[in-house]
Amino acid sequence: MPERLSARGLTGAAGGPFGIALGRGDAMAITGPSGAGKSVLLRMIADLDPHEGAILLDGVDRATIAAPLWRRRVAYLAAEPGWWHDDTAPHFPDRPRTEALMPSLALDPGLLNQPVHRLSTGERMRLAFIRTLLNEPEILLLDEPTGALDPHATALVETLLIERLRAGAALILVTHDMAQASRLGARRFHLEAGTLTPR
Ligand SMILES: Nc1ncnc2c1ncn2[C@@H]1O[C@H](COP(=O)(O)OP(=O)(O)OP(=O)(O)O)[C@@H](O)[C@H]1O
Repeated sequence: MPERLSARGLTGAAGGPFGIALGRGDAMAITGPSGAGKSVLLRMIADLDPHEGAILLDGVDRATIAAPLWRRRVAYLAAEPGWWHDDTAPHFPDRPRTEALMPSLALDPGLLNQPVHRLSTGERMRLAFIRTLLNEPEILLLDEPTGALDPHATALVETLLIERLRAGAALILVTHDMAQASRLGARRFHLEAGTLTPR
C-alpha cells in the first residue's frame, strides 16, 4: 500500500530539500525556532506556498489533483485561522454536524450565534479546528493547534486527533509541547536552517 503522504525533494522558502513519509495513523511533530519556516513547510505541503518537488497522497501525485480538492484532503490549520464573515454561523454551513462536534470540544453550540470578534482566542481556535475536521481530511497539517488552549481543552483536541489517526488520517503538527508529541505518538523532528532533523 502506498504511503498516505509522501514528499520528495520538497524545496521552498522553508528550505529543503525535504523528504517526508507518513503512513495511515502516523503523526509527526515539528519543533524549531521562531521564523525557522515551520508554517511555510506546512503551507508548502498544503500547496498554499510555492515549492518544488513531488508530493503524493495515497500514491497519487498532487499535480493530478485539483488544488481546491487537494486542500480539502490535505488540510492546513493556521496558528491564527482566518474568518471571512462577521458572524460565526456562515462559516459552518453544515450546522447539525458542527453542533454535534462542539460539545466534544467543550463549546456551547450557542457560540455559533455570536459574531466572530466576540469569541475568545481559544473558542476561535477550537471552532477553526472543527471547520477543518468537518471536511474529514486524510492529512491534517496543524500549526500550534493548542497554543491558545488550557490543559482541559488541549486534552479534548488531542482526543479528537487520536480518533482521526485511528481512522487512518495522518498528522503533521507544529508544537513546542514535547509531552503532547508523546501523547499523540508523534515522531519528533526539528526544523532549523532549512533542514528537518529527527529528534
Ligand atoms: N511565502 C513566503 N515566501 C518567502 N518567505 C516567507 C513566506 N512566508 C513566510 N516567509 C518567511 O519565512 C520565514 C519563516 O516563517 P514561518 O512563519 O514559517 O516561521 P515559523 O517557524 O512558523 O515561526 P513561528 O514559530 O514564529 O510561527 C519568516 O522569515 C517569514 O517571514
